[in-house]
Amino acid sequence: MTARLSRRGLLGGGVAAAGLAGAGVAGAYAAGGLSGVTGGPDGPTGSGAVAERYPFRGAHQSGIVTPAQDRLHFAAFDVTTDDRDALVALLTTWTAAAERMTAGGPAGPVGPVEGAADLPPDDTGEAIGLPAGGLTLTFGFGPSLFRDADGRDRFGLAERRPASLRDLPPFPGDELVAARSGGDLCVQACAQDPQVAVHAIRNLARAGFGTVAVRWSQLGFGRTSSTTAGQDTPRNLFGFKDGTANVLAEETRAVDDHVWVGADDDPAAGWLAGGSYLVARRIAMNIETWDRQTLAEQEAVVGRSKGTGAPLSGGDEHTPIDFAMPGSDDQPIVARDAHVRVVHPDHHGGARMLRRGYNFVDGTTDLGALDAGLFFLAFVRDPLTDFVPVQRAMSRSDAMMEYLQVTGSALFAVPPGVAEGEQHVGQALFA
Ligand SMILES: C=CC1=C(C)c2cc3[nH]c(cc4nc(cc5[nH]c(cc1n2)c(C)c5CCC(=O)O)C(CCC(=O)O)=C4C)c(C)c3C=C
Ligand SMILES: [Fe+2]
Repeated sequence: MTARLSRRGLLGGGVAAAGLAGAGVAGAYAAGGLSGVTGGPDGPTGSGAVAERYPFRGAHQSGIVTPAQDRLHFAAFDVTTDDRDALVALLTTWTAAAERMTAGGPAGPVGPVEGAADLPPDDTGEAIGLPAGGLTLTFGFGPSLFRDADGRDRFGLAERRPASLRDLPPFPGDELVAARSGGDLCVQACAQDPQVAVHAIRNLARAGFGTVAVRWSQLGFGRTSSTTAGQDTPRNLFGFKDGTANVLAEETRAVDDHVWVGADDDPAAGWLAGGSYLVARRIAMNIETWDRQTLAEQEAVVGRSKGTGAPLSGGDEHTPIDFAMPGSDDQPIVARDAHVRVVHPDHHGGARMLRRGYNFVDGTTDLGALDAGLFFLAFVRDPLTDFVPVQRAMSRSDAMMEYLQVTGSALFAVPPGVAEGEQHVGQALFA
């Protein structure tokens, strides 16, 4: 059984005693460096939470081990120029804009209504009067930034591509749509207020006009994971608690082992040390089919109780799962194809990931079904060890797959945080 911290234990000892990960954003959070918090780390969408602010600069980018907010706007971009200087200029503009917006300010240095009347404003204005809303902006670089589909090294970066930054392999059951997959760059905007997250992506896209174009984007609501011990476990659109066994910020050893890229992980990619990899998968859920299954069938598919989130082998939500416990007919009580068995770290050499996904509903399909699902986001130290084997097992033998279609997929390298004095995110890559 993989050793993990009990949330009760952490809470009993207090968040500070639990020792949030090292320096940078998480450290600032633990040390009370999180300015303007009025709602507490579990701040829901209620009005008390929206003054949360997370510092943009630090050892790691925020939006990874910082507490998962309730709203998401995620965008993947294609770079539309071959000019390396233009790309660096955009990253510099984005960094300044991100620093301003995460502090509750406008995207540009002037502001939405403060500039000349005969010029377009440098901020679009829909966030006027709104506080920071816990906004985090997390930037990533896709494999195609290093070498495009034709094999061209557009920006002189090919030699610095991390070995693990490749398109994810095809998995059984994938029904990928190219227009929802890949991307040269990505920005994950998370906030407690959807208008704040959308404003951030809109203004970054606008600042990138002529250098980047949005390839695809995804809105999300209702986080499907907890990332810190103080948060309640939320529910996904199948109605189950999701995120119970997630890697938490307070598990500093697990975060170092499974989330942050180490300095010696890849000789070609020292620039990524202190960063991570972000896996994005748009997973459509057959809600109507699921809703016709019995409660017992739904619980058998997941391997946990729908009400409490406890494993079917007993205990409470955070009780370790007993995979050997017999059920009826000489079968284990947690079925061999139950989701929590198939993806469990014990069955993948201890592989773990920090899940940070969101529910989505993108209207209805042509057939009148909800176009709904889970926008799966996970941060891992190495996708080849912490994600691919788990996804492969899930695609091959997980009972939940009957209710899922993966329609989008992307992988990004997420550089470390922007240090004081640095001009832009990912600066070490371009040095
Ligand atoms: C490849 C990784 C995973 C994908 C893709 C995935 C999709 C997915 N999961 C749920 C619902 C639940 N997942 C739960 C646990 C869980 N899921 C993964 C991995 C993937 N899930 C892991 C590693 C774990 C933790 C396993 C463990 O250590 O015990 C749970 C149980 C509660 C929890 O621990 O979070 C649920 C419920 C859906 C609906 C979904 C795709 C739509
Ligand atoms: Fe899962």
